[in-house]
Amino acid sequence: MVHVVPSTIFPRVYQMSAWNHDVMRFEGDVYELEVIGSLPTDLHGAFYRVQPDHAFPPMFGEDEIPLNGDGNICCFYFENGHVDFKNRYVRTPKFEAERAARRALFGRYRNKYTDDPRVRDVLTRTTANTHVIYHANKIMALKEDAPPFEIDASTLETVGLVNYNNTFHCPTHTAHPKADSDTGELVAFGYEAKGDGSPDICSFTVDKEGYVTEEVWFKAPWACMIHDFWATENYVIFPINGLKASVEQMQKGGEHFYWDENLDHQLLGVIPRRGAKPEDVKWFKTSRGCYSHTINAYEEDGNLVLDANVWTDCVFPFFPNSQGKKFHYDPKNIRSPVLRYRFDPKGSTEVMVHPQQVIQEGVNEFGRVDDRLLGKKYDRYWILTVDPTKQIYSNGTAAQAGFNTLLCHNFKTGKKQTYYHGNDVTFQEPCFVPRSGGASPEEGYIVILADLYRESRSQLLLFDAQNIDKGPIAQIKLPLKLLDGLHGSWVDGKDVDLASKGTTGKVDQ
Ligand SMILES: C=Cc1ccc(O)c(OC)c1
Ligand SMILES: [Fe+2]
Repeated sequence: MVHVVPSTIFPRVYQMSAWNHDVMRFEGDVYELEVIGSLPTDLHGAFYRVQPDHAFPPMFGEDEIPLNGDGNICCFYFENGHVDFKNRYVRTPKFEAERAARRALFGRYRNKYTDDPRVRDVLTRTTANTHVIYHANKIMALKEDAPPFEIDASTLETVGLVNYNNTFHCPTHTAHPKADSDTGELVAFGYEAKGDGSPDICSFTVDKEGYVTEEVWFKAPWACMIHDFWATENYVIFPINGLKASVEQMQKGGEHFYWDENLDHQLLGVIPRRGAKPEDVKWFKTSRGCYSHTINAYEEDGNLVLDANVWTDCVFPFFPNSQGKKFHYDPKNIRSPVLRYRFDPKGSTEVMVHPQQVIQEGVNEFGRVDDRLLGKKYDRYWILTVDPTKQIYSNGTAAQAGFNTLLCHNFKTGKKQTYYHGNDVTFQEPCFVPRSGGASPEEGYIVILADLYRESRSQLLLFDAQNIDKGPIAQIKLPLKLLDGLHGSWVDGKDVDLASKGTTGKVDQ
């Protein structure tokens, strides 16, 4: 008798963009990428980024959500005008167990109740799929449901879970920690910090040597997705939205989060960055919407200034609303203007905090700054925006145009620059690259991955950060397509060396 195994076929999972309709699952190296234009020879370092990329057909087929793909990291290493490329999956316990079984063993996004019983005892079920950062001699792959995974900077091999020299006590860790360029500290937090559905937040600081030095635990008014936050010199600020965690829903085999469409406000939780006690937290009310990513924050004249794009409805339509309905609104109607809040953290929480200013109308996401200015007054941010007047190559509607435009806003001059590459191109998150040799803040480059739909291939574009409207100064060709990822970081060459564990995969000189 012939023994038949089910064939490996991927379902058409709902994706935020058509670019991601097919999985890639690629691992490999490409040495000496082709470059159109010219690369500045003083550029020495690497651009790391991560994409969720399901390694196996998901257990729940078409009902799977894009946030649950396995973390697949790539690195573009720049030295002396050359670029080399590497791409590897993070070896999470989930990835290893599923590889061994040649099938999915873990169920829904952040829902352990849907896992195969044989993986009940794994250390973590995280996918490590959201961000890659550098801190204290380590490259770390992050997802907000677990501690970071350390990755070898040169080989992209997975080193193991990070515990900050045994000083880390929180089971979860944001994918968006904020580095303080003055102190070398990493300001971070974990939410659902006492288990799935718990409203507990652990706000903590890691010093420049990689030890947790500050830690305070407190409770939010409800448990929700706190995907990003702000940190200034003296404060940490948590955006609380209506994407609520529900253990009941999880236990029924459903999603981790639901969207509370009846909630008529959001909250900003403010707590001192140093020496805070749980009772120090203050909750300020803000208007209806859905917080996702922040851009930057600083203190000015005793006020907090908080910048972020804020969605007008649930940012992730694949999470059900309180009636269990998914895709509960018309995507054509959603916007995410860039807002600026300005308020006194010592002020009353009785009055609602309204945005002081709408900085940018429309649909905007993935705003980044020169990371050395995180928490400090800054002049420029770079963000993706949708130009709905541009039709897309595949005959799509304006609503499907995607992030076809890169925008840079200079607050000091009030000027905005934009760059549009063509009707078959969408962009991924921009990343600022400092120029070496004592250049001032915001002097440098922007790297941005372009999705070339017509060629089904990716291209890394490099801009002069202050003149993006002049177009890319170099275009680095990839012979393959990278899925729409989330976040990435530029890491200076000497830090790449510090975060490499030995074997070097770099170009021999
Ligand atoms: C806002 C993005 C976002 C939020 C939560 C996630 O688990 C995630 O995984 C890729 C991404
Ligand atoms: Fe994010």
